[in-house]
Amino acid sequence: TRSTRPQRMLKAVQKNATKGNPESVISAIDYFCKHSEWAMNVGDEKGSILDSVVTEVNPSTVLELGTYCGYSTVRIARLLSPGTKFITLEFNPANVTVARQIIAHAGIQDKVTVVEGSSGDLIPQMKERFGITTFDFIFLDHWKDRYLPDIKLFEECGLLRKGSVLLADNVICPGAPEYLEYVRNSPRYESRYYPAHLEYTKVEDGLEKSVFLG
Ligand SMILES: O=C(NCCCCCn1ccc2cnccc21)c1cc(-c2ccc(F)cc2)cc(O)c1O
Ligand SMILES: [Mg+2]
Repeated sequence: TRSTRPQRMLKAVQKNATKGNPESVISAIDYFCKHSEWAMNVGDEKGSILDSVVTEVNPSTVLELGTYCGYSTVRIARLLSPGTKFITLEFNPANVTVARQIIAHAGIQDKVTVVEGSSGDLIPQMKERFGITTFDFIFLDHWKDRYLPDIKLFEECGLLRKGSVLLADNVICPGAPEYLEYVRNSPRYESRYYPAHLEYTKVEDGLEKSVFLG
């Protein structure tokens, strides 16, 4: 039967990227998406903004919602200090399988735990299952209509501390209007928009960075 796009992306990484070299994995995926098939990785333009925020925060605990094929997972993991606790959550088991192989090709498999499940189920389990008290950095890149319920879940579960940084992809395209309205109007967050474009296109998109004020 016909392969899937994530499987074709994995083949391109295995063929074109150097094992153990995260930068070459990132480049191989960007090349695949620009020249072969578009895919919903955060991409190089928004990825550079992601890099700068991760570097600035220098987090000890990280959560990514929406692993997909592991592109942003590799981008984040390559910047983390040794001993950082990094969890990435993916709903689709076929994507988990591809992501684990792309992460292994990059050589950063020891820096991240890939968990299969949905945010609504897993967020309340973070403390008991992974020994997390609070997250320093959260990257939201999953179902756009889950951004708002999940940020409220983080608050309810006591997973944010003064200074926790949330970075949300796709706040313009596909869009997360209710989430934007919440973080931009809540006195508990300091929010800033980083304009960019939808990955590998000229369509307007951007990232919203929100700092929890406690
Ligand atoms: O839909 C997007 N991502 C989410 C994919 C599904 C996530 C499922 N999932 C993973 C973890 C998890 C945990 N809990 C619940 C569910 C969970 C997305 C879409 C576009 C896009 C597509 C077409 C178009 F024409 C324009 C833009 C661009 C992006 O950058 C995106 O990120
Ligand atoms: Mg995205």
